[in-house]
Amino acid sequence: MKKPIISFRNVVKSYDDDVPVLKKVSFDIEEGKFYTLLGPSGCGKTTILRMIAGFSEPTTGEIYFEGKKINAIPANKRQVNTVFQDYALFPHMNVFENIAFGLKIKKVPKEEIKKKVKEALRLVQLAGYEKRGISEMSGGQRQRVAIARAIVNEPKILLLDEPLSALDHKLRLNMQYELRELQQRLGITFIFVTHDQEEALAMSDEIFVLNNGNIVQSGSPVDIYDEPINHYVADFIGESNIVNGIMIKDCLVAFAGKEFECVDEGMRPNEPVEVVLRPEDLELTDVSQGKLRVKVLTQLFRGVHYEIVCQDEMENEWIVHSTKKASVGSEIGLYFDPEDIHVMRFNESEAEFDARLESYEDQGEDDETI
Ligand SMILES: Nc1ncnc2c1ncn2[C@@H]1O[C@H](COP(=O)(O)OP(=O)(O)OP(=O)(O)O)[C@@H](O)[C@H]1O
Repeated sequence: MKKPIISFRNVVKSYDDDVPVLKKVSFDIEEGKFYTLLGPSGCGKTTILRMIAGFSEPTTGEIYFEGKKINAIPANKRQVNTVFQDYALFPHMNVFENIAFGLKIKKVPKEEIKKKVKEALRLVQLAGYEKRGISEMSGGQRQRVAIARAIVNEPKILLLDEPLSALDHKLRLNMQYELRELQQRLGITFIFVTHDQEEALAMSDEIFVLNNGNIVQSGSPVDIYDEPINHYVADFIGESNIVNGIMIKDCLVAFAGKEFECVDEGMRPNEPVEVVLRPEDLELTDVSQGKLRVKVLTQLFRGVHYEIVCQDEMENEWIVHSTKKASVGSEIGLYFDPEDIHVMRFNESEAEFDARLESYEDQGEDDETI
C-alpha cells in the first residue's frame, strides 16, 4: 500500500465516560480513492468523519495525516472539507456568494475568487449559475452548490456525510453517478458516509463496514459482497440466504443435510460454519437436476425478477431471485455452482480486522499545522 493520507490507530471516542461510541478503530485511507463508511444509524460513521474533519478529538489513540499526528489540529488548518447532509448553504446569499464565502474569509484576491468559483461551478456542471438565489435551485442543484463550495478550497480530502439522503430516488441515482465521476476527475480522496448498501456498492473503491463502534470488514465492493466476513456483513450487504453448516474438509461443506463441493479452504476439519448463498446465485431447475430439493412457499413479482421463497427438507428457507416463474406449492430443484457457496467462520472478530492492517511505521511526529 502507498503511504496513507489518513491513518487511525486505536482510536477510541467516548462521551461523558459512557460506553465508547468508537472502540479502538484502526484503518488507513489511501490518496485519490473513493471510500465509503457504511453502517446502520448510530454505529459511529459521523463520529469518524468529524474526527477527520477536526470537529472532534479522539479520547485515546492517534490520527495521522500524511504521517503527521493531527489529533489536536483545528478544522480550519486541515486540508479537508465537508459536504453536510443538509448542505448547510446560506439561504440569503446567491450561488456565487455561497461558494466564495470561505475564500473571502481567507482574504483571497477578488479576481482569483472569481476564477476559482467559475471553475468549481464548471466542475459540478452549474456553469453560469453564479447569480441564482439558493431558494431558486432544486435539491440536486443545491447539492452541487454544496459540493462546489467544498471543492473550491482545493482540499486533499472531501468528506460527504449522507449527502444524497434528501434527494428523490431517481435524482439520487444520477448524483451517485455524478459524484463518482467528479471524484475520478478531481483525483482527490472522497470519504462518503451512508447507511445505504446499494449506494456504497455502486460508488466506492473501498468500503468500511461498521457495526457498533467497530469496523468489521473493509474491502472493494465486490470482495465485500462476494466474501462477507460474518453474518452481520452478509446480511447488511444485500439479501442473503445464511444457514448453519459444517466444513468437513477443504472444499467440502455440509448444510441442509447434504455435502457440497465449494472453493473455501483453511478451516479446521468439521468446523461449524455459516454458509451464504445469494438469492441471484440460485437457479430454479427440475428436482432431478437440483442440488437441493425444495418446496415453493411464496412468489412475488419485483419488476426485474421474481422473489421466490422456498423451503428445503430440513426446513431451511431459501430466497431465490429469478426471471423464471415458479408455482407456489410445487416441488423444484435449486442449482448453484461451488463458487456460489461462501463459507464464513463463526465469530470472525474485529481484533482480526485490526491484525490484517498493514503496519505503518514512522508515525511518531507530534501535532503541527499541515
Ligand atoms: N455529542 C455527542 N454526545 C453524546 N453522544 C453522541 C454525540 N455525538 C454522537 N453521539 C452518539 O454516538 C453514537 C454514534 O453516533 P454517530 O453520529 O457517529 O453515528 P452514525 O453512524 O453517523 O449514525 P447516523 O447514520 O444516524 O448519523 C450514537 O449513539 C450517538 O448517539
